[in-house]
Amino acid sequence: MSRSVKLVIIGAGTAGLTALSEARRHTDDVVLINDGPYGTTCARVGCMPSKALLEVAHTYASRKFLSGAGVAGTDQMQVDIPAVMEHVRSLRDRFTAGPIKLAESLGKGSIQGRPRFLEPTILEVNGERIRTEKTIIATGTRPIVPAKWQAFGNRVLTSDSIFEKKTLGGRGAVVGLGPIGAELGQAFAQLGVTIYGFDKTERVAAITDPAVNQAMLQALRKDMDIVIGEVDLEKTTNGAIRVLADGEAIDVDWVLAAIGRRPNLEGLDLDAIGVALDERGVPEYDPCSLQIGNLPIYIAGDVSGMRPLMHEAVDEGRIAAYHALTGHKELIGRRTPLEIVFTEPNVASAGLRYAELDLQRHIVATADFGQQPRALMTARNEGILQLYVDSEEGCIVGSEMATPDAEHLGHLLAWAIQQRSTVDKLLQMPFYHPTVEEGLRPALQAARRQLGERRRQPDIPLCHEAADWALGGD
Ligand SMILES: Cc1cc2nc3c(=O)[nH]c(=O)nc-3n(C[C@H](O)[C@H](O)[C@H](O)COP(=O)(O)OP(=O)(O)OC[C@H]3O[C@@H](n4cnc5c(N)ncnc54)[C@H](O)[C@@H]3O)c2cc1C
Ligand SMILES: NC(=O)c1ccc[n+]([C@@H]2O[C@H](COP(=O)([O-])OP(=O)(O)OC[C@H]3O[C@@H](n4cnc5c(N)ncnc54)[C@H](O)[C@@H]3O)[C@@H](O)[C@H]2O)c1
Repeated sequence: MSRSVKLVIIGAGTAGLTALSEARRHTDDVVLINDGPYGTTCARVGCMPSKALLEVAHTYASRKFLSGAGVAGTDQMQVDIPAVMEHVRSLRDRFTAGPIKLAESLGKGSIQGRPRFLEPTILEVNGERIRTEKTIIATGTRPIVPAKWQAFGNRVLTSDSIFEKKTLGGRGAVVGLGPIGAELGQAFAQLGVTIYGFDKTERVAAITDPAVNQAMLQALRKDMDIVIGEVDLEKTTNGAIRVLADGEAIDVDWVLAAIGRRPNLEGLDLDAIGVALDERGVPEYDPCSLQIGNLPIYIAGDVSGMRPLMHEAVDEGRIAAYHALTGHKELIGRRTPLEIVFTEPNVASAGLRYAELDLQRHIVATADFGQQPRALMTARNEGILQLYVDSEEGCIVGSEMATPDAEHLGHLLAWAIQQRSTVDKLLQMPFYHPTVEEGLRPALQAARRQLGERRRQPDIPLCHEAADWALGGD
């Protein structure tokens, strides 16, 4: 069996499906090949079930605030973990329905199987040869589980398996406190499961700003014990798993391995396309066009390792399909980086991260949310926001924060950065009272002080005539 097509997309995840929708502007001659479950990582085992779980956990955790604010009866609330997991799965099924239906709607244009390259323009899948003008690799990533840990069977969980659990034993260890470990660890801890968090470094939730990291570590420690050290697992005589780190030994019923993800590239036979691979086994590609070398092959989404987030996978799917099918070489700009971790407080970064700053040129201004009025009203008054400003141009270049509603503050700042807003311009924007957004103002004002500016006009957008009149001009 064989066929010839214009475009093959490998992977029916977010990047693959958006590549498909972009490709359809140009052609219907596309084949989508997927190995593994349909529905996308984001909807099936990623963004969506994790946020559905966190929503329940955060809302349940707010009972402590209610009981301190005069609402009786909150101590009688009980968590039914099997029912919570069922709730998460039923929402998950709603979110996966669309992507599954889309892949099914392709008929013969959709193949389930793992393809391999025979040549840069010839793939083989399920014994069928497909000659293709262009290919997009959008195969995503999967959780890393060290070989030794696999001996513990299904008691070492990952984000791929945890949402399938009907229930969870009373004591769990979350190893790795990056975005996945911080979110899921806090969610289960807030739902009453005893969680021990482990990371080999003090850095949590992918934060690079040391002050923000300290604030977040302190917040996470309210929900779980955290041990910093390289982790080893051992069997105990009573069937528990012993987690060893930093001289501590803690026995648990299950472990969530959240120590990072690796690209799904095995079996594609990339050797056959003759391209250099990096240390993660990812082919070298042009970060603008996403083209691999000079080959008619493109790479998009998490597998590239460039920006492993859902909205970036969407953009990369579109960029890859656009370049593959138009042959245009013009550059497509990328959006301002924005990342949000949905812990409480939320963690967010927009634009440059602290680790990317040039501290000779960039200044750092802080807003502390410990006394922020709106945050105080909801007993969520913790965390800080660090604003990074270019000292020569006065524009905001980045921010990292662990604050209440950083989900929204992160968006505001990402939009301001992409618009190249200055500190002065942002201070002229309306701030409603009392809101969490007002918490940005102290950072902006501190930045202005550090810039050495003394503004003689009020922070309102004066129109020139009125300003001239007000200042005694003609
Ligand atoms: C727990 C968790 C929480 C997350 N939360 C967020 C969040 O809140 N916000 C956010 O922006 N991002 C989040 N992410 C990241 C987000 O899910 C990913 O960035 C996004 O799903 C990547 O899409 P993708 O298309 O690159 O990969 P995927 O959606 O993984 O698609 C890859 C597809 O390729 C298939 N495949 C794999 N190997 C092969 C092969 N050899 N041949 C053919 N097909 C293959 C797979 O079965 C899959 O269908 C989260 C991730 C996880 C795990
Ligand atoms: N809200 C979100 O946007 C969101 C949520 C979850 C995941 N994600 C995406 O998923 C990606 C993967 O997240 P992740 O948290 O799995 O990976 P990660 O690489 O960001 O974090 C892994 C953590 O595990 C630690 N670690 C590694 N090996 C260890 C060991 N042997 N012992 C102890 N600790 C160890 C690392 O120090 C690190 O803190 C992220 O980069 C992000 O793009 C995003």
